[in-house]
Amino acid sequence: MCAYVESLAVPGLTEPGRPALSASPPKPADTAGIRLTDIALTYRQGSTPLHVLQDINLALEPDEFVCVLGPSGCGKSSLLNIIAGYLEPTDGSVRINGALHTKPDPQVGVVFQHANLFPWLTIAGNVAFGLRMAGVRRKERRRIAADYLALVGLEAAADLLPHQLSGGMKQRAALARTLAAKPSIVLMDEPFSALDALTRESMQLHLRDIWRRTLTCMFFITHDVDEALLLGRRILVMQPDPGRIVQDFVNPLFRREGGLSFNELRADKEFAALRQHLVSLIAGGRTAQY
Ligand SMILES: Nc1ncnc2c1ncn2[C@@H]1O[C@H](COP(=O)(O)OP(=O)(O)OP(=O)(O)O)[C@@H](O)[C@H]1O
Repeated sequence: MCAYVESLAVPGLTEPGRPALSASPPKPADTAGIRLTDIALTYRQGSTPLHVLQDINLALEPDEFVCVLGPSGCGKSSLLNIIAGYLEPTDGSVRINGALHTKPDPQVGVVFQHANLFPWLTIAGNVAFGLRMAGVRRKERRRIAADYLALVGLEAAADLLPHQLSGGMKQRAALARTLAAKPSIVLMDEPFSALDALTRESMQLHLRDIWRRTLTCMFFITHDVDEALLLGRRILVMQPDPGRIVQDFVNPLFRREGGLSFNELRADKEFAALRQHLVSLIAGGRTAQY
C-alpha cells in the first residue's frame, strides 16, 4: 500500500466494491490507448537551459478520464501541447494506439479555455467544419453534427450564430465540434475556467455525462481540486523544476455509473482528506512516497 493511503487513513478505501486508491493505475494493453515514454522538454533562454518537463511516462487507457493538477508553471500546458502534436519534445515519444504521434491530426481533439468558434458559421456549421475539411459528404455532415449537438444538449441552437450563445453553450458547441471528429483523445486545458460558478458546475456534470456516453479518453487540465475529484477517474499531480508527475492515482470518489452530485461529493467522508492532500501536494507541501 502506498504511504499516502496509510498516512491519510481515509475510511472506506479498503471497503469491498470500492475502487482502491492506487499508485499504479491499470496499464492498457501495449498498443491500445495513449502512451508517453520518457518525455522531456527543455527550452533555451539565452545560454541557460530551462528544463520544463522531465521523465514523463504515462499510459492512458482508451476510455480514461484523467485530471491533471499542478501549480502554475509546472508544465501542464506544455505536456498537453506535446500530446496534441503542437510541440516537439526534446526527448521521448507519444504513441496513440501503437502509432508514433508527432504532429497535429484528427485523432487528437483539443478544447481550450475559450471556445474559438467561427463567428460567421452557425453552430451546426461549426460542428461540421472539420468534417467538411475531411471530405465528408454534406448529408452525412449534417447527420453527424445533429448527433453531436444532441449529445451536448444543443439541438435547439443548431441554426444560431456563436454570438447568440452563452459562454457555457459555446463551450458545449466547441466540445461537440471536437467530438464529431471521433478523436482517440480529447485534451482540455482549463476549459471551464472562464465560466461563472453555476455554469461551470453544470458544464462539469454535462462533461461527465458525455464521457460516460462516448467513453473517449479525456485529458483534462484544471487548477480546481474539486473539479478533479468530481470528474477524474484518475488524477495526476505535477510539480515544477523540472515539471514531473509526483502522484498518479485512481480517484476513490469516482463512480463509473450514476456519479455523485456536488453536494454528495463534498459530504463524502473521504472528500475532505483527499482534497487536503491534493491541495498540500500542489503547494509542494508533501511529496508522495510509495
Ligand atoms: N515558448 C516558451 N519558451 C520558453 N519558456 C516557455 C515557453 N512556453 C512555456 N515556457 C515555460 O515553461 C514552463 C511551463 O509552462 P506551462 O504553460 O506549460 O505551465 P502550466 O503548468 O500550464 O502553467 P499554468 O497553470 O499557469 O497555465 C513555464 O516556466 C513557462 O514560463
